[in-house]
Amino acid sequence: MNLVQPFTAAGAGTAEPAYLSGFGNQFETEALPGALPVGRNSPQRCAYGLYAEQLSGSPFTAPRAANERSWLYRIRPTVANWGQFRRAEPGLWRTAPCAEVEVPPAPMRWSPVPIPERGLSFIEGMHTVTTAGDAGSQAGMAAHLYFATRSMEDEYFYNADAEMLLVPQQGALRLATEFGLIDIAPGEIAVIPRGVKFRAELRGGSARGYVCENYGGALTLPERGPIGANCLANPRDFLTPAAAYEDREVKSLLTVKWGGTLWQAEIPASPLDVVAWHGNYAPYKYDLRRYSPVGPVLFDHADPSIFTVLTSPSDTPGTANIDFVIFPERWMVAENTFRPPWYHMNVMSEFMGLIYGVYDAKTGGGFAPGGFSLHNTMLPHGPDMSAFEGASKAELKPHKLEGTLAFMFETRFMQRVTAYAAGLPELQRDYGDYGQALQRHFDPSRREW
Ligand SMILES: O=C(O)Cc1cc(O)ccc1O
Ligand SMILES: [Fe+2]
Repeated sequence: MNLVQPFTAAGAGTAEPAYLSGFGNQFETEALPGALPVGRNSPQRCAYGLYAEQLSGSPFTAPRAANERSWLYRIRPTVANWGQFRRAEPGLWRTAPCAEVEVPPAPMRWSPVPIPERGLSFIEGMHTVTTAGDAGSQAGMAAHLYFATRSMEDEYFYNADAEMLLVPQQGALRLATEFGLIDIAPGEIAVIPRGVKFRAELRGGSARGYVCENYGGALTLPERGPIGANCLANPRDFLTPAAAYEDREVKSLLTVKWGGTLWQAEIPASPLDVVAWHGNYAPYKYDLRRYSPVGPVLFDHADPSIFTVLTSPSDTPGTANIDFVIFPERWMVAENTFRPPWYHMNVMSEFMGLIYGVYDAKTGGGFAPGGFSLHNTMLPHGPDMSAFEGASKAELKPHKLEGTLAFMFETRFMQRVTAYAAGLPELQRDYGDYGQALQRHFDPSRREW
């Protein structure tokens, strides 16, 4: 199906994205009629003089449900659009294992970090906050802030170490990828699989957000168990770009993140030269406001896993390499219930960010949109004093949490804080004390209070 005009030779911004709906489908899309071979992947001569190239996101032999690959029909195979790579300046991008600083066991929280003034592309503006696991063993993740103050021009990137989950918090981005165009803005996410080349452009002002680099199994939809076939993130709301290509014979810079190092080479042309593709390994976007939350309708506060959007499984069933969880707008209706999150300690480690609004466990200020927190493995945390006192005394009529969107990158691995994050002036050095503000209410002579 030809849904989109190819971008012109002028490149950026000349075409609007078009999308194919569904999660993990076997998609097929072509920007020129007949560019996709019919009934075979690798004809003797591809239409229009294109080259066929397979991009394998899983081992060839992965079970069917986890087997991911796409066939790309492109002007030049990647091997022809290649150069001599030299180590590039890593900036503040770090990869696990990365033991730069030791921090004591305490909850940590940061105020929003302002977008720097200087020119930073999406890649140059990657600032690592935590790393976990070991990228070389394909286990774990990193949590980053990104800042972008300029569009990438004749600059492209791919990540061999990780799949990238982008969570914009401020400013819109256009991701011009080998597979087609994706526009995202705050409230939406995008996932770029390992090995997919792209360029990030600003769509308006400067941009800020969060990135989860997933070193492990590809993000997928969680099982819904007794919930059944609907709700949570519905597959049809995931959007993958229709094929769109540019034919730009212009010297370009390709940055590759490979083995924890950034490498750069000059390449002869734009790598966004895929005229048609088919397969199930492709980037996608999702509007988090389409998430249909399911939760307690009578009493108690359920585990946050009910709000899982995407999960990266590990080899141990039920023990995620990463769960991407959101706390969206929803009605709170539970009777005789302390409605915000409970106090707890968790074997999984929790990195949280706030896209907009107020998070119901932290109503006392301090967790601001653009900010972030880390409640690491087996460290105690829970509602702050304001949230506890408010929710303990609130009249329990139906109440809507409105205009709010928080998220969590939760991983089985302990997260290590980078030197950058530990040294930020936005680190709230007294955050570890918030629990001490909780008042004592115990009175053995008063059962009801
Ligand atoms: O710590 C947090 O705020 C995240 C969280 C939310 C929730 O509703 C239950 C448990 C949990 O860890
Ligand atoms: Fe938690």
